[in-house]
Amino acid sequence: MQQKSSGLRPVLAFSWRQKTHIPGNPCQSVYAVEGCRRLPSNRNQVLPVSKMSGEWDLKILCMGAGYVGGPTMAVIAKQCPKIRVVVGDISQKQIDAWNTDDLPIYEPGLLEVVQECRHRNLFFSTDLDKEIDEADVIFISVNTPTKTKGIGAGAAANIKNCELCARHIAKIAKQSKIVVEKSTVPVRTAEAISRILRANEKGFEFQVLSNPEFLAEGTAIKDLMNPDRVLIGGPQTTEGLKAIETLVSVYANWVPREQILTTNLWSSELSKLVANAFLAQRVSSINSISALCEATGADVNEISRAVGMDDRIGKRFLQPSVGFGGSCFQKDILNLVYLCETYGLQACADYWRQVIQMNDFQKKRFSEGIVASMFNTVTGKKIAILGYAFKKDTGDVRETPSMFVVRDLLQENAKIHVYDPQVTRGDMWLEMDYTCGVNHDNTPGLDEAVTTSTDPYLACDGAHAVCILTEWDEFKTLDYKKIYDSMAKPAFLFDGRLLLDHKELRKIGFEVHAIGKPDPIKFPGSTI
Ligand SMILES: NC(=O)c1ccc[n+]([C@@H]2O[C@H](COP(=O)([O-])OP(=O)(O)OC[C@H]3O[C@@H](n4cnc5c(N)ncnc54)[C@H](O)[C@@H]3O)[C@@H](O)[C@H]2O)c1
Ligand SMILES: O=c1ccn([C@@H]2O[C@H](COP(=O)(O)OP(=O)(O)O[C@H]3O[C@H](CO)[C@@H](O)[C@H](O)[C@H]3O)[C@@H](O)[C@H]2O)c(=O)[nH]1
Repeated sequence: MQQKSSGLRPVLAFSWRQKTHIPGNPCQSVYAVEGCRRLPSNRNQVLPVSKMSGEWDLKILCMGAGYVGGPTMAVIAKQCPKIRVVVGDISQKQIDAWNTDDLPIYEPGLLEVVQECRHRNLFFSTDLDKEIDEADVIFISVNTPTKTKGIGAGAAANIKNCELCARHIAKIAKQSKIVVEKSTVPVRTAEAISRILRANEKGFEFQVLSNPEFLAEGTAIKDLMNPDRVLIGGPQTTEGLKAIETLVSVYANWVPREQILTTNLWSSELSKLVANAFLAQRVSSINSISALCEATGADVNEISRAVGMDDRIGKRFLQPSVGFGGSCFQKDILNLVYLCETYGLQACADYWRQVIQMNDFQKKRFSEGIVASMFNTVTGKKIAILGYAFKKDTGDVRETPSMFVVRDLLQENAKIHVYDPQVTRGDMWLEMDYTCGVNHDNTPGLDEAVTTSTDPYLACDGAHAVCILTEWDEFKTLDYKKIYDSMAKPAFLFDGRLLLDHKELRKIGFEVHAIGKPDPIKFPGSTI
């Protein structure tokens, strides 16, 4: 069992071909292939040409060695052996971990890619001054969390770390560079970055591009190797278009050209927020229907299937759950909400905020359902939580729905036992403190009230209820008869992910409650 910590919260504490010309779009053009090296055929470009003739085709620095910077750069290094890729960070702890096989994040397939490229053309460093000086292209991939105080608190994205990176680049750079926003940012952040860089120019030019990342945690390597699309926005000036071409040429090493979209800066920045808002909206939509299913006797899985088979709607992101979590959906929708408000579009802001409100309703509904089902009290009862990460195949706990369920149950004086194959107790507490404000100072006895187990059977032993809150594959194959036998009776099972076979569980003797699944006693005709 691997235990991984992103170190995220402590980090926050001390701080994110042949020539073809496509008419009408001068950036969709012109590559000369030289092995892996595809150079814009126009040599009069933004990049320092000297770098092209050296040992490397290009030198890339990524500022920010987190969930995005690490995997993204590892895949660029893998796919472009003639590009030197350095991932830099202000956190020594984070960089030290990247330089071992005990990587700071858990992501299937990542270690293999890092091992293949590390010390070949992939390097991890805290020497940002040196690397800024040497790089041709600098990605900014730092955290941009929701502001917690000041103007826009609770909605606006804090781009402080992006600004710090821009200032750092401006201070160190001695020649032209392309600066790429990889972080998710409010629209027109590129303007702020450009102005900071321009204000410090010493006779050379910076080009600022937007290249938002669409990877999902748990499938990052797969997503990066085969992206649906790569989006690059940039200034529609001659120099800007050349910079776009340079970045396109990097991705064109493995991404089909027609999947590399080029747009203006503001469309690129906004598309990222819109993509996440649409995805989260689907989850909130199906979760709202899950509540209606429980009330009416309809089965949410059957609804998802029936609705998703319409090609116009599509099958994905219709999986009902205890609610969406993760570092992106809520933050990015709030970012969108704040933008709408800033531009006086209150109706648009209200529309998108509803996606988050529905998510809050779903999380709350789940914990209230637990208490109601267990005779309206969980005081002193042991409740086993299987899964704490915000989704499977990651150890990330940012905004995880499990945390909100645990917080609610703690308020009801339950005894919590958590098992998750990737989440550390330390990360659990850091996130609980950061997001819910629950810590040892304001909750005496917290440590005694929450136990973390390294064995799921131990977590369930003697429990009154088991809650499935992350869809880890290993939970499908646990011995539920053994679990049932070890539990207090009646033994409750709350499935927040619709992961298990509820008929089988009922045969064993469990009283099962599941999202969007009507109670078979209340609705005897149901198919569940
Ligand atoms: N996590 C995801 O799945 C995901 C996917 C797409 C986009 N994004 C966006 O990408 C950005 C990064 O997200 P993340 O999850 O990788 O964050 P993260 O917290 O995992 O990593 C950010 C890293 O940036 C470092 N950092 C902060 N300030 C710095 C500075 N001035 N110089 C150098 N390093 C600095 C931090 O130490 C940290 O290691 C965010 O804007 C996020 O919204 C995230
Ligand atoms: O049908 C679904 C799909 C997802 N979820 C939940 O939604 C959350 C987000 O899941 P997912 O989108 O798979 O993971 P993220 O890593 O947060 O990725 C999202 O956020 C990233 C950061 O911006 C984007 O890059 C990705 O494209 C976008 O999918 C998780 O809690 C999931 O369990 C559901 O409940 N039901």
